[in-house]
Amino acid sequence: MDAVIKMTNLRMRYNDKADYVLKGIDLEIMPGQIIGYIGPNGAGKSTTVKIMLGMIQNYEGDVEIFGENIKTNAVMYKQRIGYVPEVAVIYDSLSGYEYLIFIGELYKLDLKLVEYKAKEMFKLFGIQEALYNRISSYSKGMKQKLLIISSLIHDPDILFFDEPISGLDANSVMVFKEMIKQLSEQGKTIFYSSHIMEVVEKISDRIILLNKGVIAADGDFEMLKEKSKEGSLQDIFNQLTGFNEHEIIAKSLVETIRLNSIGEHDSADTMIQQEV
Ligand SMILES: Nc1ncnc2c1ncn2[C@@H]1O[C@H](COP(=O)(O)OP(=O)(O)OP(=O)(O)O)[C@@H](O)[C@H]1O
Repeated sequence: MDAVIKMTNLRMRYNDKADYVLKGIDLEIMPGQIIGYIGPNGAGKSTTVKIMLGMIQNYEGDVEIFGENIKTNAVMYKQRIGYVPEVAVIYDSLSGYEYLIFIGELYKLDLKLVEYKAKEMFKLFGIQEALYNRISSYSKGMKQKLLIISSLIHDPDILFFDEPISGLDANSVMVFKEMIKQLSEQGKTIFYSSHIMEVVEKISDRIILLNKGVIAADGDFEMLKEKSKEGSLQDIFNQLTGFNEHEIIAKSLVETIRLNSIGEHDSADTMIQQEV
């Protein structure tokens, strides 16, 4: 089977003087894989995804999607991908329905089919009453559901999800997880970036850990577990990124929050000195 995404020595820096934020990524992703793409803040996850989406062009190395270099085939492949960004710009003055029709027009879809899918998917996500309301009136979870629906309405072959379940209630999370499992069984490839390790551990059949612009681990959860001799994905994550200071950092944060004046830590000493 051919890789659906292939990166070869992918390197990226945001300007000529800056350090590389991606330092030579080599990856092959097969159709139907659910990739849990994880790593600390600033590791380079969004940069990689933005390159694959064609939002960043000045990278070094090669990226092939559906067997074609995205630099030479810059338009066609985008019809076959869907994206839920971490922070979305969404047109608040439109209704959910108008927004989905707008997306349908962008993708040149049959608008009758878009209308049907919009109604059905709103119903299945339990927000049918909001379809014709302005997006500005939606709750956070309702907006997130709209983003998920809009990323899927054109039945894409690759999905990029960045914290897709943020704001979803527990039942909707279950529906979402089951939906992506079934989509992957039908050959769809899912690239799932999240900091919620329990979810990544459960849904991914391959976990890629990026740290400081390089791949620090790549394998299924069982393999990562053997490699690191640790328990949960969170433990493995901490070990592979060399992080074991959460207690001491939290303690310092609490001390800082509770300060009433600068130098309060030394106040006892100061008082003793004043008395003498
Ligand atoms: N537009 C930009 N201009 C300059 N530097 C940037 C830009 N976007 C990202 N960076 C830098 O690139 C590095 C990687 O950022 P990126 O957003 O890819 O990380 P990430 O792994 O997605 O992090 P997070 O988990 O916080 O979303 C960071 O050091 C960041 O400061």
